[in-house]
Amino acid sequence: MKSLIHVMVGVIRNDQGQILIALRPKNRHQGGLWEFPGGKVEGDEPPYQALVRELSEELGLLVHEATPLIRIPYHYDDCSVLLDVWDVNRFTGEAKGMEGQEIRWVDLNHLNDYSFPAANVPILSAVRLPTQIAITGDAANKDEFCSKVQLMLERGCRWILLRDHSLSKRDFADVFHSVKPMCDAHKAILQVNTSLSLANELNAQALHLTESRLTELMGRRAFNGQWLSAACHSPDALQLAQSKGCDFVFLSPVKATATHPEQAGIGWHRFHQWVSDVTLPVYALGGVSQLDFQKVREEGGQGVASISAFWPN
Ligand SMILES: Nc1nc2c([nH]c(=O)n2[C@@H]2O[C@H](COP(=O)(O)OP(=O)(O)OP(=O)(O)O)[C@@H](O)[C@H]2O)c(=O)[nH]1
Ligand SMILES: [Mg+2]
Repeated sequence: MKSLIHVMVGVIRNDQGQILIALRPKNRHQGGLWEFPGGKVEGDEPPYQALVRELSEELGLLVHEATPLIRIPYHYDDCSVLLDVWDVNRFTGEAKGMEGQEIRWVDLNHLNDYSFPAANVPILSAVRLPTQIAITGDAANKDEFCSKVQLMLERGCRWILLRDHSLSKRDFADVFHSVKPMCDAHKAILQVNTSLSLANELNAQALHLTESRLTELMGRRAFNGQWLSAACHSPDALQLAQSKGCDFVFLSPVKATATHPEQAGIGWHRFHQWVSDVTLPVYALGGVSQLDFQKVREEGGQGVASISAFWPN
């Protein structure tokens, strides 16, 4: 395999939540397309230092704190890059195109109006996806279920994954229609873990597939909604999810859990290795909570997904 050029890339947000992008000069690799600012690591320069240097050289910004967001190995015909993308959490200075390049602050929901290099597709997902996904648990009845969802929303959950709890199709649709307006009121995404056909019938914005449903999936276009994810438990499943066009994945179980104590966790070492071979945002699931977020990011993941960490007792 060709060696990868290590490129540090910064996702910089202003107080209004807009993201900074820059136009690549016509005469450069991928010229005429928009980019997230950054550039190549020089020699044995530490990566974080390279990020700080590039954003200072290209934008005149001083970075004070950044966290890894996603790493994307990508092979163009003429070169291979490893885009090492970081969320810039704190910076000072006013961004300017120091090399004469055009720069723009863009609303998240307008990013799609711009053309980026092909390698950037997962970055465009990663910047929109949350750090936490709250998965629904059990409840004695529908009222109690809805109250628990309401409580999760009030506690700040903005992405809720509705499990089908072996409900009939009709009951699942009924729960979905009750919970959807509650999520809308909090501008939260409601994702469903159900069949492709029911998700399309419900007009769901986001669908999560079990590994067996992923195997049956014909392709990304079969789902009409905006977000498609899959449950993965092996490197093969991760590759399958990527090749079928999923937007992100859950990798589990990272740790052994109370519900499946007999199943050993993947562990952080393998989590890191397996995640390195895919370009998709990956959520850690299984025995993880908000407390693991920093670790997840260090190991190449997007965030944490959990029932027990979010579902009210
Ligand atoms: N900075 C940046 N580079 C990207 C992005 N996406 C992407 O494929 N690349 C590729 O990553 C490589 C390195 O980027 P670069 O041209 O910014 O490198 P640099 O600032 O060090 O410039 P230089 O080579 O003139 O010193 C290029 O091949 C570029 O096409 C992106 O979003 N931002
Ligand atoms: Mg650059």
